[in-house]
Amino acid sequence: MKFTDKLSAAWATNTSLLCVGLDPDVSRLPAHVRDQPDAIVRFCKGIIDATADLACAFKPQIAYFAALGAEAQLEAICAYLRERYPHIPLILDAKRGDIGATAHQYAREAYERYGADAVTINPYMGFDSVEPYLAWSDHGAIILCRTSNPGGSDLQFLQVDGKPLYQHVASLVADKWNRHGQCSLVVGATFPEELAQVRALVGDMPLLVPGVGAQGGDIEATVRSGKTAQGTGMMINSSRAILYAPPLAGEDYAAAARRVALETRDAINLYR
Ligand SMILES: O=C(O)c1cc(=O)[nH]c(=O)n1[C@@H]1O[C@H](COP(=O)(O)O)[C@@H](O)[C@H]1O
Repeated sequence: MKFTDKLSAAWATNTSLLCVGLDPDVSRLPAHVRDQPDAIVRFCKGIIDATADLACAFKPQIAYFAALGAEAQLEAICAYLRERYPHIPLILDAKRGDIGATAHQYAREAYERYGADAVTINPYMGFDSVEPYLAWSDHGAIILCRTSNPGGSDLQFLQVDGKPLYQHVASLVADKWNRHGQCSLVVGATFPEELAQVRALVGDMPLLVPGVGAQGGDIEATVRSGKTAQGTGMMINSSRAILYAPPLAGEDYAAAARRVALETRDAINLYR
């Protein structure tokens, strides 16, 4: 199934625009999990099982695995997601960007090794660095546009021909690069005004919107700025606020994650 169709189905099935980010920082795992040999897999499976009916996508961040040489654990988690929750899109967050020949290998890594439905891509090197991903026409190419971090303004906000660079990226992707209808853009929840600008430029294109939760993005402003006329169009990501939600009395980490994911999903739905 095409990434965009799978995403549309997941928005509807789970009544959710929430993307649950899987950023497993071993130093923050509960002690009883951290001591296990397969700690990262256990922890992530616990989060996935607790939130799968609340999420429109899962997004593992590759750095948390690669830094530890734990790619086998990422493979196991991706296999688990594909087997148990095949209806929920799996986004590999890798923010790749390189010359075409190398990009082809990164695309194989994301779509074949990890079996991801979509991957995040840095557009800084231009179209030939993105084109290899588009050859997998059923898969999603999620391109950085207006990132959530403060330093995103250093380059993305530079005025080029009378408008900020991120708007050029949005138009370029929407008008030229999105040949097979598989492209999405990343726009941070920390910049709702720019999110509205991007939405106006790209029609109903899906947007990956990180920055609610730990980065403090405002949910109401995010949804009002980024939703489509159908009240969808976004994968609003939260990672740390869900993964490391402090358990209340009687809760384990997975129950705490579920509680925060439910609150976040429902808060998003209030403004759709
Ligand atoms: O591509 C991303 O996912 C991404 C883009 C961006 O502009 N900002 C951003 O925070 N992210 C990722 O989204 C996640 C945000 O995590 P939390 O701040 O813990 O919710 C991390 O995995 C980031 O790498």
